[in-house]
Amino acid sequence: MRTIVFGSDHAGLGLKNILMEHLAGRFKTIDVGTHSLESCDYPNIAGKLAEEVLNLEATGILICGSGIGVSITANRFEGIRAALCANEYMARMSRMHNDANVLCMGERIIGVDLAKAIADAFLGTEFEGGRHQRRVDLIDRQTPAHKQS
Ligand SMILES: O=C(CO)[C@H](O)[C@H](O)[C@H](O)COP(=O)(O)O
Repeated sequence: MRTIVFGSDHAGLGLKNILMEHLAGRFKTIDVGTHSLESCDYPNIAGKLAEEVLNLEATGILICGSGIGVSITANRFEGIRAALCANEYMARMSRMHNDANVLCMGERIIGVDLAKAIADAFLGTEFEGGRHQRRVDLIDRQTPAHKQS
């Protein structure tokens, strides 16, 4: 059974719990936190999720208030392609063209039914490969000019 790793800060906890329930049965689910509404720092959760996704070769779903903080953090990890999605089209494209392995959403941005539809679209769409594989490979080969010797 495919493994989905979930993570959220306090601002995404409610939606994370709803999505875990929505996907339970269809997927093996792992929750890296947070587990309470007490204020916490999203980089710690996003970092933990990124490590787990890479170790398990799994798919991740990250939720914070806007989805922005967790996506910025997760994308610092080589091998993570985190996509912040606010509609089903973005979710499908992030899989078909970008082979995204982490879906990010904002609980303060989208409603529950839309979030479920986005998660279903993301998890149900395959990477197209071909020219998109070349571009995904190029992502990993990027070196900022200030780091080139
Ligand atoms: O990173 C974010 C904003 O880009 C997330 O939405 C966080 O969840 C948000 O910043 C948390 O805000 P709070 O006022 O501490 O609840």
